[in-house]
Amino acid sequence: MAPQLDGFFKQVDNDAGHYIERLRKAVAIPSISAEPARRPDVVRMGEFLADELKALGASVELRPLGDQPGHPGLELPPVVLARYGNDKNKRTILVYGHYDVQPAEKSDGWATEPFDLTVDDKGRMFGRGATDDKGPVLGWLNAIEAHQKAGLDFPVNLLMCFEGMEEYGSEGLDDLIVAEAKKYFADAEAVCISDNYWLGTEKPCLTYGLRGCNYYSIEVSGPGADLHSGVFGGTAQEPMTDLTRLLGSLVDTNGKIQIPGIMEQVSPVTPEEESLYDNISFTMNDIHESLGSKTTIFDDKKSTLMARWRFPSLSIHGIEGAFSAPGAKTVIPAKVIGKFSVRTVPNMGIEKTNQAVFKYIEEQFAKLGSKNTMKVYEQHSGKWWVASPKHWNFSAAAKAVERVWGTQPDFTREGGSIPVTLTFEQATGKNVLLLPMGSSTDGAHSINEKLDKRNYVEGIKLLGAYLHYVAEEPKV
Ligand SMILES: C[C@H](N)C(=O)N[C@@H](Cc1c[nH]cn1)C(=O)O
Ligand SMILES: [Zn+2]
Ligand SMILES: [Zn+2]
Repeated sequence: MAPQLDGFFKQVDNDAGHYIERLRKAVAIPSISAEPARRPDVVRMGEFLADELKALGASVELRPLGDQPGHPGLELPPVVLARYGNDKNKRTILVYGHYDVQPAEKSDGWATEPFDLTVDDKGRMFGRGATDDKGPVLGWLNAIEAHQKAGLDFPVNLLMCFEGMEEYGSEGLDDLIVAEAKKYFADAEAVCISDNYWLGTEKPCLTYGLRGCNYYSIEVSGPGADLHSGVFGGTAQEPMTDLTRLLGSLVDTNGKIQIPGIMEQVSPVTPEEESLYDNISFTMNDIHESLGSKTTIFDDKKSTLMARWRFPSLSIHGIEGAFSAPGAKTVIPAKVIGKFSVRTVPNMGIEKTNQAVFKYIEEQFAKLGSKNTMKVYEQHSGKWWVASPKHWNFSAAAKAVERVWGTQPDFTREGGSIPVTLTFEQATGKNVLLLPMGSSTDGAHSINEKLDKRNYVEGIKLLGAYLHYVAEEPKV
């Protein structure tokens, strides 16, 4: 089956160094979507991708999305839409990925410069975006190029949609997907997204579910300017005191969300679901390795996987305006903004969750009896998604995993979020598959994010092999 794969694999092995150089160029562009000052870099990254795709012979469009909501005059980065191949006798597959990244500063604790791809003697390629999601996005381009260089026919028509705002809730993309579902994406017969991670370091997986994410800010202000704590301490009501008490009321040490109206929305565990967890190749050692410590809430595999995949969680991310430098500054910050998010699961609603969060925080603030001013609002949100893996899209991917990695994949859900996944499914009416490239120790969103050279090179083979097996799936 898929007789051309040996030639394709050989070409990928030959050109591994070239693919790493392509990733190096991409990582060097600090395309941080959360920082408005970096917007020109995000745009430059979109243009870099468009140029690379054009050089490969794809037809490419850079679609503007207008201004970012709440930021008049700040344009959203363009969506890169591309098509490679237009043969009516071939299947058409739509792939999605993102070219923006999370913020990163060397001073956060990186061992190397985050935007300078650094390959160590174990083949670990360190750099912001290496695994999330520049490596996988370039994987599709590398697969096209390898076919060209090996003189092989590309097995499918490939539609591509690469965005630059995924790490900020994919603002603006839902509307484009809906508008293009019956136009640019009309031929798509299935969707594939490579933007998540294996559960461990050795066993590949195919993913059929994601949690959603509602992201919030709590703003507390009082004094007209930052104050001297010797002069004003004990006389002024301090915004930071109020904010930390509010943040401290949201969740307990064991992750139990304290907000009424959240857990009540969660769909009950069915006996069928209970039996799924035993067969997943995952141990507490895997999570201890990727966590870098043994500080897990649960001590068993099933509770840990359930907490990650099918229950909501609440995480506190940071405080804007607070003193955070080393040393000891005796300041009373005048205005502080706490950031937290709730990962959502079936059957939680975005609006219902917002209302529960707002009500609870307003009640908690009223209880403080503070004269300060408090505002709580949603920054962005993304929906959860759970699909059926019983589809030819998943069967083709499973064959590709077996061919490339010599083992059968696990079928997993993911604790992270990819906001447009459900939109692709609903707008196109097609099956969506998540086909990860990176492993559990990659440290996406963390310091020292990396992608192993092995996962990158075999991952390029995996994406290409998936397209070959898709082409062999009978049309029903
Ligand atoms: C799983 C994916 N690679 C990812 O990292 N997604 C982000 C998306 C996001 C950011 N804000 C809200 N959603 C994530 O899960 O944090
Ligand atoms: Zn991602
Ligand atoms: Zn991410």
